[in-house]
Amino acid sequence: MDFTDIEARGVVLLGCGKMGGAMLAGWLDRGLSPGAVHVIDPKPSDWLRNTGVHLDGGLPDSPAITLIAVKPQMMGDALPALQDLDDTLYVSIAAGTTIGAFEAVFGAEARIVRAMPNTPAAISQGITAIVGNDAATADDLDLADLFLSAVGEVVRLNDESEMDAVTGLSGSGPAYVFHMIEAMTAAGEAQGLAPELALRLARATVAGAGALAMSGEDPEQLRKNVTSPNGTTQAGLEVLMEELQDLMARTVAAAADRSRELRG
Ligand SMILES: NC(=O)C1=CN([C@@H]2O[C@H](COP(=O)(O)OP(=O)(O)OC[C@H]3O[C@@H](n4cnc5c(N)ncnc54)[C@H](OP(=O)(O)O)[C@@H]3O)[C@@H](O)[C@H]2O)C=CC1
Ligand SMILES: O=C(O)[C@@H]1CCC=N1
Repeated sequence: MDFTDIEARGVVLLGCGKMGGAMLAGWLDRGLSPGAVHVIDPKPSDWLRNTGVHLDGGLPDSPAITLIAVKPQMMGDALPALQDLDDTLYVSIAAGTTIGAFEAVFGAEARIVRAMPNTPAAISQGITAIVGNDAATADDLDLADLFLSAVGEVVRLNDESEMDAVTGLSGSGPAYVFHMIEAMTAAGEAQGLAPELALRLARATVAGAGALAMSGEDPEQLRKNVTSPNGTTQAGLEVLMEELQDLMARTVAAAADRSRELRG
């Protein structure tokens, strides 16, 4: 991607924890200069200090993008650090915190994009959903799209109300998959495999199946390709399919409900 305008005007990152750090890692990996990035974080990690980004508190007057990556509960303490910025595109990745909440702080004329990424952004394999406020122009959405697509796919939402479901599905989703690896590993161990071997098999299976799923083939067909009539997979799926659909529906609903609660 072409970071020219972003390099020239700079980027401010408010909060550099797990998600902000994952995205920053992706951008630096894709060629963004550390010197263009200004991070505000009370306790910078050793990794962050070693990146060479600005940590001195001095901010550009009109950064191209100001990414807000603090916890929703920390917003009140954190946002005042941005009060002197002018002519910037605010991009918030905070779960639950609405565009309206940011307009109340920055003004309705402020250009705001609400985004929901996920941690595979750290290896440029994330997916981020975005939606802008009324003040955000088509160019602003294109800029946010361009910047975020450096760390994975970007999808545009028709309405902010979709963001809670997105958060419950793809924002939180990597954790469900990692837990699936944990569960498959434990199940392999229960069948007598050594822990390291079970983990290796489970991790590679999920990664390989994920990569195959990205080929574009229908997941149902991919499942059928593994399932020999009256074979081992059929026996396994008869157990899994009885529970998983309902379990996943309840899982995503609980996460989406929590996102709604975080609106306050
Ligand atoms: N983790 C994920 O997978 C995803 C997270 N998000 C969203 O990203 C945001 C951050 O989440 P996550 O990275 O997991 O949380 P973290 O706690 O890991 O990161 C938040 C960072 O902000 C710092 N911070 C706290 N107070 C301030 C302040 N006043 N000014 C600047 N920085 C501050 C924290 O420092 P300290 O630790 O010292 O308090 C921490 O480094 C949340 O809003 C979350 O909803 C969105 C999608 C996915
Ligand atoms: O757990 C959370 O609240 C954040 C939002 C999506 C993923 N992590």
